[in-house]
Amino acid sequence: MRQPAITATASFHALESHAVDAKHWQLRQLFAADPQRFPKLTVDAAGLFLDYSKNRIDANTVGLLLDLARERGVEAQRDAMFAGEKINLTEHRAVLHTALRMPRDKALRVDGQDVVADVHAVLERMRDFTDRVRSGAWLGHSGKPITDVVNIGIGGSDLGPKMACLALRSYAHPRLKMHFVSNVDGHDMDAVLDQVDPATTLFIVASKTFVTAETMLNARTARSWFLRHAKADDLARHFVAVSTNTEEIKAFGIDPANMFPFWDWVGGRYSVWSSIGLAVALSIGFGYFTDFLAGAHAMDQHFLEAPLEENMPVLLAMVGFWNRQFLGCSSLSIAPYHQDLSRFPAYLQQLDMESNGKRVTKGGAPVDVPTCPVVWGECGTNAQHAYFQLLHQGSDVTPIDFIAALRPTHDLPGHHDALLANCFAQSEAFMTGKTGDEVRADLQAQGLAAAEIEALVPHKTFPGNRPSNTILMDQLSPPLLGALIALYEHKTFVQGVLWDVNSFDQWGVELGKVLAKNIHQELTGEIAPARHDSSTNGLIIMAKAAQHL
Ligand SMILES: O=P(O)(O)OC[C@H]1O[C@](O)(CO)[C@@H](O)[C@@H]1O
Repeated sequence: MRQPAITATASFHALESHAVDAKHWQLRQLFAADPQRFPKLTVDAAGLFLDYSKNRIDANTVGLLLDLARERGVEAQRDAMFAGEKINLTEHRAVLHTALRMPRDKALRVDGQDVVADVHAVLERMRDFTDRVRSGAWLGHSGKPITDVVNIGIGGSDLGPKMACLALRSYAHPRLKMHFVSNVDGHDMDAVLDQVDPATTLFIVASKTFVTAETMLNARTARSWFLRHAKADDLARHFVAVSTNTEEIKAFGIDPANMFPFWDWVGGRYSVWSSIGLAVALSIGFGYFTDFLAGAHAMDQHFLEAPLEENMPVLLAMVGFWNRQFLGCSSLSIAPYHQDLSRFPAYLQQLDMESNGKRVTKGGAPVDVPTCPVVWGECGTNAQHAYFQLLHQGSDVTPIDFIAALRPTHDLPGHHDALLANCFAQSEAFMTGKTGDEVRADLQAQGLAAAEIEALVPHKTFPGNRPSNTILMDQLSPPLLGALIALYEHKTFVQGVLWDVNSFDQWGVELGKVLAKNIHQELTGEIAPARHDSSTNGLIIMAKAAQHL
């Protein structure tokens, strides 16, 4: 159904009127005015806790935001996605990553096919394979068990498995070392090949399309390296493939028995739940992989069933929309206070920005408001000693999502309290800031002279009033990681509905791919250099000259 422009809706107008005053509200005053603010602006779901009280909103703002969600049809579009309707309009595809984590006893028919049965058939094959590798029953060509797994993939075929393997390293098999090669830069592959033994290494070639240039070049390099140490007949013990493209896998020479399929209704950035998660299942074992899926399913059920007022993905999305639209925040920083979530910001970059980094509606008209903010971040406390200065005192207001576990998965004394103290202190500091008078009082107490105090006050003042969310979980575990990822998937979906963009295509990455192919042929001399602009021509000439040095 064609949506009106968001700015033409009654609920958007109501929010605009509300924002005239609300965007100037001070968080300190909002907390002082309402002792119940924390219980009112927090929510639990699927083992996660979201505190969104440190945003420049009140219950009235939330009500108006939810009116907008309703007017944009979030509930109907959510139901359409879960039902397998072809909501990815530009590619005529259903969007069913949620089916990848549905229990076996459910059924969902798409084009007459029960996709849940298909999913569980592949999961069974993954169970069998991962059990054999982990137990040592699957042997390399010289009869030794596998010790190293190299996942070759890029984008969603890399970020999800890599992020999840790191996040769940406490659950990892002690014999299996996981490696990830994504970049077409040979230094990436070189660094990994330096560390592994061809007799005990398993390569997973992970690519939805099985034509992605970087992955195919890396896969060919890995195969050539392997064949320098072993025979062609040995490939079957060391190369497996994960893809929707059976023909290309066969053409590459991978044994059909070593293929783990998935389906075109799984987007690359939503694919860690599919056989693209094979590296995760190898690392943590199939039982924990099932728990990971179950955690995501619990968040799916919450998203489907909870009223919007208590719906965590909807609330996270609407607060993000408020900050983007009415506070003018053009970026969102992700701060996991958990070292094992070090790749989570990178994972969210693809999830959010490849999904909603769009400027036209599903109908092809320009979106008349700003869309997806830039998503970036780094683990706390490291981030505090790098760029938090700008977040505290820079000229832009950047909302932050703090993510932490209440209990660690290590037993080193003293660390976890220090970590959580920093996490909570930062969100407090971003909110309260420090006024000129407070700075003055501090400096007077230290006995500084009046002139020196006045010179220092502007530098030591913090504006505060900077919005943040805090997401807490008990321990970082397979089900809670699953729930956390699904939370952000659904948040992304809801914002895409508000902006009326297709969150499930990614045409923006195509142009660079085509131009790179042309320039590659010019660099390697296969075709004469084309007439580019003087900058591009100059760079090509420099690179060609360097190759002849
Ligand atoms: O899994 P594939 O088909 O190799 O694609 C890798 C990545 O490339 C993209 O298509 C972008 O180029 C992503 O959406 C995807 O996750």
